[in-house]
Parts: sequence; structure tokens; C-alpha cells
Amino acid sequence: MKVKNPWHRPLIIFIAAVIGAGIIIMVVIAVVQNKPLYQKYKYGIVLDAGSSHTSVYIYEWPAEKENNTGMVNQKHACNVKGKGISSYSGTPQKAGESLKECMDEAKKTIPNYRHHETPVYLGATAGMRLLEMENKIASGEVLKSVEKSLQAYPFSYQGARIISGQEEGAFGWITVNYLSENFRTASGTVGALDLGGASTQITFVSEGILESPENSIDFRLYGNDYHLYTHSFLCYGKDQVLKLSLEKQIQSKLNMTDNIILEDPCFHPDYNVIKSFQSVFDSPCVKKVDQSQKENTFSHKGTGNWNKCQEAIKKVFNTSYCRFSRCSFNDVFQPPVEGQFGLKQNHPEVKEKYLAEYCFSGTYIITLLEEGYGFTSKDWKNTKFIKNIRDSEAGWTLGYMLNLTNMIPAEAPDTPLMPYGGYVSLMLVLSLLIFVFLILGFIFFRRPSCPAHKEII
Ligand SMILES: Nc1nc2c(ncn2[C@@H]2O[C@H](COP(=O)(O)OP(=O)(O)OP(=O)(O)O)[C@@H](O)[C@H]2O)c(=O)[nH]1
Ligand SMILES: [Ca+2]
Repeated sequence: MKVKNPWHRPLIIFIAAVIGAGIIIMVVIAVVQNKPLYQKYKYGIVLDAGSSHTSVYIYEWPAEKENNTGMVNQKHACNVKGKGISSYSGTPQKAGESLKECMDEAKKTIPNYRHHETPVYLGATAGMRLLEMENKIASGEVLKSVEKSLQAYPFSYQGARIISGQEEGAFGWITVNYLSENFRTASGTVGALDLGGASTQITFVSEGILESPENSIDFRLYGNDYHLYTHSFLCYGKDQVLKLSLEKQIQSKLNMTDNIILEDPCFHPDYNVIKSFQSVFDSPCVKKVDQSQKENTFSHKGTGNWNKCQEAIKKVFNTSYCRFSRCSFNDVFQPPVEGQFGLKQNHPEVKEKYLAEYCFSGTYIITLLEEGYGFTSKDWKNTKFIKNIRDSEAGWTLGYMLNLTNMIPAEAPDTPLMPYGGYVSLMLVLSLLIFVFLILGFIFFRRPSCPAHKEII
């Protein structure tokens, strides 16, 4: 009869307890490790002071992932009531006051404890570039007024300035490609087109030699080099081109009659509005008229003819001379367009007050792309009209903030072999296995030398 080893039972219980405890520890660690963490966000505010209006954008990103591409999102956008800040040149203090409503909204949107570390930037575009050309003192006063207004908020004020057309184009390109996650993946980039009220920008990666240094800009982002072509055409935004086209028609009729009637193929046949000369000639984009004519009015009548409209619009592009091997228009160098494009379209909704200009706007967009930038039917297929990408607006503001806060590193950070949670779990499982095998080895190898049983005769 065999006598049972008195150590056998306790040893099995001990091993079972160790394994049980190991499993419990693993489960607890897995649960604690993967518990959804309370996400802390940081914020940034950028004001886009455009020629026709100002928008305030609030961006947010997870506090601990600042330098990971694709992490910044638009949290909130507010459209400032009224016109762009350049329209307050006669009453500069009102420019600052106009921002109040949207900035108060920003104060409510961003948690109080983050206010003091939230940067605020204001970038003014073509409307202020034109005002600066016309009246530097007035543009300085408008900027001072918005600066004073922004400094009254608890945020970290970082400056209000007129950005260059080159910056506007380049940061628009960064925004579109950042939001499309093109810097992280090796999918290539898309070109960016932006049509504003007073200027238009075209930006794309170009493999060719850029003959004019002012159109060339280089970035190193996330370990890749990008050689960009960019140009901003001041006066070629929708509102200014309309003035240019009206001015051309008025100038041709000036000495013919006192009662000017402009028959405009770009407006629908029911359109008939009396307009002042002042409304056309108030911009440095158009040639001045004789001061005595300034008080005059003209009758703007639509005739609605697409072909004639396109003929009239073509006249605003000067393609008669070019100092380079090739040009877009107005003696501006441009290599052939390459790759896919995103054209920023701001206002897809049809508002009554803009309806009259729809025919003109649509014809202008087509003519600018085909006659101006040299797009062909093949390039049209590769062009998307976008307002938002992943709920963030595709304008220059996000790229501007990412650049100023150094949030896109030049080099891609090295990533560990596996995520931290996976590493901890794997180490735990391996340790447990080693432990169990040690115990089992101990039991089996000790067995023969142990006087485990006695034979009773
Ligand atoms: N269809 C439509 N057009 C609008 C609306 N609001 C503004 N616009 C016009 O759309 C054009 C472009 O507007 P934006 O892209 O905001 O131009 P902006 O930023 O003010 O001007 P820039 O300084 O040149 O960039 C302008 O001619 C505006 O007059 C709208 O609600 N609907
Ligand atoms: Ca704009």
C-alpha cells in the first residue's frame, strides 16, 4: 500500500494559489491600465481678419500629445458680426469693439484654468494689405485697436499683424495636408487653392526649378522635405475682381455719355441696381477716376450670358507678357500645376444677398482656374471644393498656429516597438510562465530523491 506524500496536497494548493493570484493581478492591472483616462486639453485661438469678415477659431489638442501630427481639432468657430476690420479705417476703435462678442464666447468655451496659457493670434489678410498700401496710418490704428481689445482678455496675447500672401498660401497648404494626415502617411500631399474676397492663393509641391525666389518656400516636416510653389494674387479675390471688371466697363464708357448704363453678362437679366462710382473706385486695385466723377452713379443691369461673361472676365488676366519660361498671368512665374488640389470654398449655403453675384463668382472661379492657373479637364477631376476636413475649416489659420507653436516637428519622433500597455502585459505573462515552470520543475526534479512512500510488509 502506497503512503501519500504529505507535501503533495499543500504544494498543489500553493501552486493553484500562486496562479490564481497571478491571474487576479493581471486582470486588475489590465483593467486599471486601460481605464479611460480623463483627457486634458490645451487650447489656442486664431482670428482670421479677412477682407470681408473676421472669424475667431478655437483649437484644442490633448495636452500630452502636443507633437503628434493630426491631434489638433477645431473646437469652435465664431463669425464676427459686420464687415472686415479694414472697413473700420475711418473709426478704428470700432474694429476692436467688433471682436468682443466672439472673444466673450471664447472665454466661455475654454475652461478658466487654461485661459492664461492659451495663445491668441490675429492675422489680417488682403483687406488690410490693401489698406496699408493706401493709408499706412489708418491700418496701424486698426491693428492697435484690435490689439487693445484682445489684450483685455485673460489669454496669452501673441500679436496682431498683417500676414504676407506667401504665408497665407503656405499655411493654407499646411492646414489641408495636416488635417488630411498627409504628413504622417507617405500618401503625398495635395495642393491648396483659396479664393477670398480680396486675394487668391495657389500652393503646391513642385518638382521643377522655381525661377522666382519669392514664389518658393521650403519646409521640413515630420522627417520629409517639401519644396513648395506659392503665390498670392492681391486684388484677385471675388470682390476685388468684380470691381476690376466693372471699372474696365466704366472706363470704356466714361466719355461717351453722362448716364452710364452697364449691361453686364455676369448678372441675371432681372438685375438692375443703381451703384455709385465710389463703390467701384474706393480700392487701390482699380485705376482712379477723375475726382469730379466720384459722386456719379451708374446703372448696373444684368443680361445673363455665360460666354460673354467669361470673355469679360478673361480681360482681367494680363497674359501679354512674361519674363520667365512660363507664367500664370500678370507676369507671375508658375510651373505647371501638379497633383491633386483642394479649393477652399467658404460659403456653400446660398444667402439672398449673395445670390446676384453667383453667376459672376462661378464664372470667375472657372476662368481663374483654366485661364489663370492653367488647369485642364484632367486637373479638374483632381480638384475638390472643400470647406471642412474632419470638422475643422481648411483655411490658413490652423497652419499658422501649428507653425508658431512648433507643433509639427521637423523630424518624426521614434516610436517604441509596442505600446506601453502591451509591453507591461507581455512582461507579466512571461514572468508568470517562468514562475509556473520553475515550480513545476522543482516538483518533478525533487521527486525521486524524496522518500515519498514506504512499502509496509
Ligand atoms: N455665397 C456667399 N458668399 C459670401 C458669404 N459671406 C461672404 N461671402 C463672400 O465670399 C467671398 C470670400 O469670402 P472669404 O473667403 O471669407 O474672404 P475673406 O477671408 O474675407 O477675404 P481675404 O482677405 O481675401 O481672404 C467674399 O467675396 C465675400 O463677400 C456667404 O454667406 N455666402
Ligand atoms: Ca480669407
